[in-house]
Amino acid sequence: MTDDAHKTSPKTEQISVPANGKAGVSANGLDPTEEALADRGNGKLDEAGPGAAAIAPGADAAVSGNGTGSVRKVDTETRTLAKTAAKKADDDPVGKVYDSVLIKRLGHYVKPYWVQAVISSISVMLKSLSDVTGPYLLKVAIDRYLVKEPGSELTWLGRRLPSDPWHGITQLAELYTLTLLLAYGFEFIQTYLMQWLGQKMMFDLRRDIFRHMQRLHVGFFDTHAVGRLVTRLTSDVDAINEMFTAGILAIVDDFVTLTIMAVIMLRTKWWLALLAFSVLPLILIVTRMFRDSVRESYRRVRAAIARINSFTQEHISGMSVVQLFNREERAYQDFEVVNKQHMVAFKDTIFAYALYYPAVDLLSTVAVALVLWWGGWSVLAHTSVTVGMLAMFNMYSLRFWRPIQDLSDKYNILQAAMAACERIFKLMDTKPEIVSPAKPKKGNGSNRIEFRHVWFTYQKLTDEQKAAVQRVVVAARDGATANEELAALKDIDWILKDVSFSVEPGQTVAIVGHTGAGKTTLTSLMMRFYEVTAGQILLDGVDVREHDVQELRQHFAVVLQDPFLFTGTIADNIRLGNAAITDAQMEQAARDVNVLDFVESLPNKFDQPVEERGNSLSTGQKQLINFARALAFNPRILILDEATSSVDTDTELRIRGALERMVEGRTSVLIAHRLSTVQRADSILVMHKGQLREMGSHQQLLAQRGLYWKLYQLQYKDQELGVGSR
Ligand SMILES: Nc1ncnc2c1ncn2[C@@H]1O[C@H](COP(=O)(O)OP(=O)(O)OP(=O)(O)O)[C@@H](O)[C@H]1O
Repeated sequence: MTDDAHKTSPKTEQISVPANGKAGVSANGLDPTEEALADRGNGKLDEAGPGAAAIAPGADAAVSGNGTGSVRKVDTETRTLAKTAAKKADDDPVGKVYDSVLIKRLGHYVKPYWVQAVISSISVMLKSLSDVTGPYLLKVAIDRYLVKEPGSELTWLGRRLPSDPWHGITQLAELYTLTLLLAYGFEFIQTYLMQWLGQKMMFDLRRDIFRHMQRLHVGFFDTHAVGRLVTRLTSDVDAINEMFTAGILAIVDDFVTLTIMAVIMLRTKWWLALLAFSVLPLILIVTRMFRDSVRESYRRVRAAIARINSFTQEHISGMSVVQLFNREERAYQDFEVVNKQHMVAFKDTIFAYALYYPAVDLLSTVAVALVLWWGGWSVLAHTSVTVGMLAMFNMYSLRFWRPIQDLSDKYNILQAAMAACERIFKLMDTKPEIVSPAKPKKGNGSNRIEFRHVWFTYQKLTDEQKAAVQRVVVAARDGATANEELAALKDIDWILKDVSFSVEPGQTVAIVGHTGAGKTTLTSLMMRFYEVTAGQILLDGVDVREHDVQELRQHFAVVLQDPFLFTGTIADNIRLGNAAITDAQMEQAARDVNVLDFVESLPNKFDQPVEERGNSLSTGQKQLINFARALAFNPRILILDEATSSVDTDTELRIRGALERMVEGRTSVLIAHRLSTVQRADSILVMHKGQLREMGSHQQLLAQRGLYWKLYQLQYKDQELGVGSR
């Protein structure tokens, strides 16, 4: 880096100086490090890079378009909001710059690449050494050959220097060039190896996080926002990478440079060195003030970016609703508030940087002036200070404070990385709540499902509450009622209450009931996506908790009301990576659900690309592909959860035949609101507020004149009205 490389034009200085003291502004006007910093700790979908790119210019535009009065109001509002947001940013445990436990765990990821890490560290030290030799060589050149100080030794590092000035200067110039080349070489080695190590480490870390997330129970994803989890894999991992590539080694570089310069200065002329260092206390005070202020505003920047991201994400996803209800202006105003929070926070950061860097520059100039003044006097007075020494001290005094400036900046990188580390390891420490038992049991292969006094709530219960509900189940098994316990458990939000039934092998059981009655929950429990709170669910005569989880789920295929497709092709979505499904089986499955015509009409047929979440297809088409997937997997148990609700009556009729073939001889569970689709089921379960209220065939239930009958009446009337109104 050249001496004035960190000085930039006022406009860019605000932006570029903060992060690393080096010139350079990213395309979006944010320093790359700053973008990365802002990215960390974000709440929702935090693609801070592009996010920030869109934000910075937008913020300015929003402000200029506003009246000044309201700007000030928004300013105060947003400042307060931003501060509160920053305090609430649970995802941003800012504090430590070094945590031995976290570093130790990170060490696990560096260990496989320790050779590269060691070579990098040695290179950085050698580079620092080469870097600081320049001013010393200048001193030698001046004192030995230009000014010819009396008594100047013509030796250097034990080697005799040539006495001829022309020859000597040339040799020193060669030496200087050599040190520059060495510095370049060492920097190359260090940069390349460290970046390589960083990428390897990020790869390993991301792989482990993803693998861990896949093992986590479904309930975990109910309570953790997708965006936050994505952040763990992206910007948090990046933050750690930055710590390795730009943080730690740069700190080593700074320390080594500082130490070597201090040693050379002290050894050359200790009192002149102390004179140069006399501004140190002031620089430390300024640095501390800067660090505290920037830490706080960075936190606010991160919180603000989180808000902008979640706001933008939500409004882009719901753009059609925004436009339909003409909410553009309102949404724009709301966006302006969050956008402003970001700008205000960032402005504070820039203010701190704008004050700090010139302040340190000013103090270092004071140091240089002191050295020049006192040292100059000494030269004139022909004391032991030489002109060469003065030149060297001058150069070192200017450079001496830059590592300190850099260190204060690296502090932010370390702090952000430690916060990211904490979040990542917190996620990695989350134990999957649903795991296979040590010795899984095999069932009898009958495909019989049985619910025995199942109680379930999504709430977390205390041990006491769990014991109480357990006693209720035991009493129920003995045909008794545990009234006391039941009274104690009445405030719990039960989703299923004492549900018992069985689905015999090959039978089709339909579950009906109002919205929120607990129908889907019943099927989720069968596949052990959640653990029953009390009671038992048996598959093939074995408690689902005693099955191997993967084997248990292999029994099932599910078609949901909300079909899900992955990015890939239609074939990928039917096979889901199962190579055992042949092309012929895939085609047959598509034919059976009457989606083959549609697939064949596509330009690439089964290889037709499917966009994210199947956005290029209609809901009905997606659902038919989901049907084909279920059929191609040839499951032993089939669950259809409102599976035909998104296809039109015509399509439903077309796949009804396929449905009948699908459920024939296969244990099937059918959830449906339209009672017309469940009439042929062997048994119909009527759920109401978490309880199984009625059970029987269509005719039996109608004869009972209970809940099912009422539902049937309602739908029957609806149909009549529908027909009448046409
Ligand atoms: N992951 C969850 N976390 C907390 N509560 C949930 C969760 N999933 C469902 N619930 C609640 O459990 C209750 C039953 O939901 P469930 O989806 O089983 O009902 P359903 O009968 O299938 O309804 P629908 O016919 O609308 O699909 C609802 O009150 C719902 O709010």
